[in-house]
Amino acid sequence: MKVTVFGSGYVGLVTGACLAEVGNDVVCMDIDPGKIDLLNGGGVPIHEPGLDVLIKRNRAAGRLRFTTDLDLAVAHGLFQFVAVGTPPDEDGSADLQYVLAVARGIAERITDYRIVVNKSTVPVGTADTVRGAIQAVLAGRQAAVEFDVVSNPEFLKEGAAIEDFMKPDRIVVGTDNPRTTELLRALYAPFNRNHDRLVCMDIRSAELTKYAANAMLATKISFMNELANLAECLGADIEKVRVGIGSDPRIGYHFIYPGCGYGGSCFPKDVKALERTARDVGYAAQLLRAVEDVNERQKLKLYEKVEGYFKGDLGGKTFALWGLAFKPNTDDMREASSRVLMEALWAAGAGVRAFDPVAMAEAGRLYGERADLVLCESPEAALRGADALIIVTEWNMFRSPDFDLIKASLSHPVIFDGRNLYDPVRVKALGLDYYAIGRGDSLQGGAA
Ligand SMILES: NC(=O)C1=CN([C@@H]2O[C@H](COP(=O)(O)OP(=O)(O)OC[C@H]3O[C@@H](n4cnc5c(N)ncnc54)[C@H](O)[C@@H]3O)[C@@H](O)[C@H]2O)C=CC1
Ligand SMILES: O=C(O)[C@H]1O[C@H](OP(=O)(O)OP(=O)(O)OC[C@H]2O[C@@H](n3ccc(=O)[nH]c3=O)[C@H](O)[C@@H]2O)[C@H](O)[C@@H](O)[C@@H]1O
Repeated sequence: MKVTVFGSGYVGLVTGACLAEVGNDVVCMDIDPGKIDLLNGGGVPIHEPGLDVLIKRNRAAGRLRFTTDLDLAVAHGLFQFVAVGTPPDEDGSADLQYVLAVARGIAERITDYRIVVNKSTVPVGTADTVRGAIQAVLAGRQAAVEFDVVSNPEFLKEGAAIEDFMKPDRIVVGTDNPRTTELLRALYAPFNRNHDRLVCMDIRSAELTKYAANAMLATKISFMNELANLAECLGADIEKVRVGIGSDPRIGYHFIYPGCGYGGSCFPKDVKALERTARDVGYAAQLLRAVEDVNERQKLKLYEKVEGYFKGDLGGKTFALWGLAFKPNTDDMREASSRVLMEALWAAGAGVRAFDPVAMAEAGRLYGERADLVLCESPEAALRGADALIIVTEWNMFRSPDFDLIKASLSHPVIFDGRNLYDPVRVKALGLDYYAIGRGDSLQGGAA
């Protein structure tokens, strides 16, 4: 089948590459010529495991093309997937300018039936807005062209995006036209062989389903972080509590890891946008507000521990920082906890020696050259000349470090662990101070 995907970011590239992989003829369109040139030159603009191989194979087979040409994009696909960004506006609501620009671009060019499939995360009612925008342009053109607008939210996780797309838990399709359901069922058939994963519903429910999923996951994390903070006050260990509650299948082990806050381009943005949607319809979504507040506070947790340990005297200190990305297996630093931490350390006059296996270039792009940030070539190099070690992202390579080397490298033998990677008893037995999240540690003692 012929497919066009607008937006060659995390979702657009994965969608395009995976649909090409199962035999479709895919054109990916983006307005960023730099991105398209890179892709046409064999590069991949993001770090996503397995994506480079998929793109290479399908480009070589002629099933996957990249373009900035809107005419070509609209002429190509029966399915016109919209996978452009929906960043938060100043008031927290989702900014629909990119989605609507695509809709208008399609409307200005279509000559026969198209299905506009919205994969971007958009507020309830957006499909109606998109339909209205297309109709207005068609009316201006005095063109009577048939089209449908479908909601098909995406649930992939960065770092595991190919696997998530290829083996989805569910494929949510929101439509008001049974014909489009059948066409989408056919398109998704290769991902739907084991059992029927298509969950069909009306458009508004599909749009809300996406926010409900992200808000529920964010709620689980904030709940655990709240409990972790309470555990700290009470001298309990949240990791024991996590296992204790996760064993109840009604609760489950997934997404109950406490830490230094959730980041990424989606949870923070989507929780805010849903709360804003609620406010717009006169409903005060108290739980959503609390989820976000707890997370913002949690992102400062490591800083507070460091500040407490050094009794507020951070000026001139240097901190080794392991992990910059908002989670492992991605170079994405959007809303990353590392950013909140680094910016707080800098404001207090401290410097950072940072290492991340893949997000170094992104950190360089975000912060440029500055005296208080040294991007180091290895975790060990980051330790050199540092006062203490802070861990923000749970990359596998940080899970079993050389603790003797850490101890020997730091002027203060202390680890602040935002992801609870180590056994506190073992680390302390090796002569290191260890402060994690919700593990009964306290700030008594502090820097000598
Ligand atoms: N990143 C993720 O893991 C997930 C993201 N989503 C949602 O998917 C949407 C896209 O997210 P990402 O892929 O992360 O965004 P992104 O920022 O990585 O990529 C968006 C792309 O759209 C392009 N673009 C903007 N206007 C355009 C236009 N008029 N025509 C063609 N291309 C245009 C941009 O140049 C950019 O390359 C968002 O609504 C997001 O909430 C949903 C599930 C997962
Ligand atoms: O809409 C989206 O964009 C996507 O948002 C999340 O995916 P993603 O942001 O890529 O990453 P997650 O694995 O969900 O992690 C998000 C954040 O939560 C944190 N987290 C996750 C799990 C946990 O138990 N504890 C915790 O603090 C991670 O460290 C990370 O900062 C959802 O998991 C996807 O289903 C969804 O499609």
